[in-house]
Amino acid sequence: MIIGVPKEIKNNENRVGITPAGVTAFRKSGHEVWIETQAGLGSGYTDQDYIEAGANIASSAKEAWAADMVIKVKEPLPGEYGFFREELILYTYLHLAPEPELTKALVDNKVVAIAYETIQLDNGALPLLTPMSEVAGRMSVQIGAQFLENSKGGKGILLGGVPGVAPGNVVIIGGGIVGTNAAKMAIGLGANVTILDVNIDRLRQLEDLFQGRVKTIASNSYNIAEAVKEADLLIGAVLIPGARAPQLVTEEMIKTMQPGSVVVDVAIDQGGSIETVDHITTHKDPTYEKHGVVHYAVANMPGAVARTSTLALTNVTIPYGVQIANKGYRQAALENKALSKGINVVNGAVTYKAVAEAHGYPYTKINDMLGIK
Ligand SMILES: NC(=O)C1=CN([C@@H]2O[C@H](COP(=O)(O)OP(=O)(O)OC[C@H]3O[C@@H](n4cnc5c(N)ncnc54)[C@H](O)[C@@H]3O)[C@@H](O)[C@H]2O)C=CC1
Ligand SMILES: CC(=O)C(=O)O
Repeated sequence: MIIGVPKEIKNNENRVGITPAGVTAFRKSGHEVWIETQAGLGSGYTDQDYIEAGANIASSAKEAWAADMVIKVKEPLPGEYGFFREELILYTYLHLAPEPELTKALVDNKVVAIAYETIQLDNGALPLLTPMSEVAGRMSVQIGAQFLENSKGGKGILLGGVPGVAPGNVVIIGGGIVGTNAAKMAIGLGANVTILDVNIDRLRQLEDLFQGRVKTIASNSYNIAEAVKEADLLIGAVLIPGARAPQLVTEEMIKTMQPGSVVVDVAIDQGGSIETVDHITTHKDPTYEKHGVVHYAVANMPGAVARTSTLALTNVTIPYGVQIANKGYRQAALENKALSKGINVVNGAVTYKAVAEAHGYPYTKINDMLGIK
């Protein structure tokens, strides 16, 4: 199979879909890899590094997109929709629930769209989302701490406090991978940490994990309102796999926060969980202010620490990618149930229920498309 890897074009997206080690893995199985020139530079890989691993350098995006399977990091932007065509395998983050136009372009062009974020193991884990959630969770506190500084529009709070001065309050809604990693960082800084989740078993695990260093609260609108009022840094970290994020924090709740407090809505890639987060921000222009509160809503946070993120991401994406290349997507999905859950669109049908529901498409079971009874 011919594998194509275009350069990412989202604002300050420095990650790349393959490393030289990934090229070696595909080459060992007899596949050809074409990577767009300079695609790896933001992650510290030169064209020469890829050539030495056995890749060919594509001189344009068009050349990279001409492959049988395109491996990317972020969802395609409108400028890339023109490369879609029937039977093209697109293997990347897609986040289709909040993206009606991208969904339509994939359906209309009969692309085989495999989303990293919905590949799911039987135990519910999302192995291709986890490493980026680890990165974004850790970053959310680092970023929040920075925007709490006066010069960045914040209220001038040091999250850890100092002897004689109380620490700041970090409130995290969603105690999954992002939430847990945010809590680790916030605890490390010495902040007061509160985590809310609807899954009480998860809260039990967190209480054990953090040995009393976090306050765990059941997530409901009353408890969220009470916690938000006290938050210096509020982190949105909820997920219902594949679906648009539930909006849990209302504008009225945000109005109760003190001026100069900070909101980091990590769940923005699934549409956001906070009512006042009404648009996606970029690494170039990451925040805006509403009701005196600093809002940060960058949908590709790990792109700012691209070396770490590219390595962490490709560690998990390449093994599935090699299965797809070796067997073809149908056979690979037949043999690997987790992978079959990643197929969101195939042959003009929407095969992920939450995406079909989000945009009013009929839902076709992936098993029907694969011919499994
Ligand atoms: N902005 C960015 O650059 C990035 C964003 N993300 C996003 O962060 C979000 C969280 O991802 P993960 O932590 O990996 O998901 P996860 O599935 O590990 O955790 C989500 C948690 O939300 C909880 N939850 C669901 N409904 C809730 C509610 N009503 N109230 C409170 N908690 C609720 C679940 O029980 C679960 O514990 C996802 O949207 C993911 O795509 C991940 C990486 C980068
Ligand atoms: C999860 C995701 O969309 C990202 O890492 O950018």
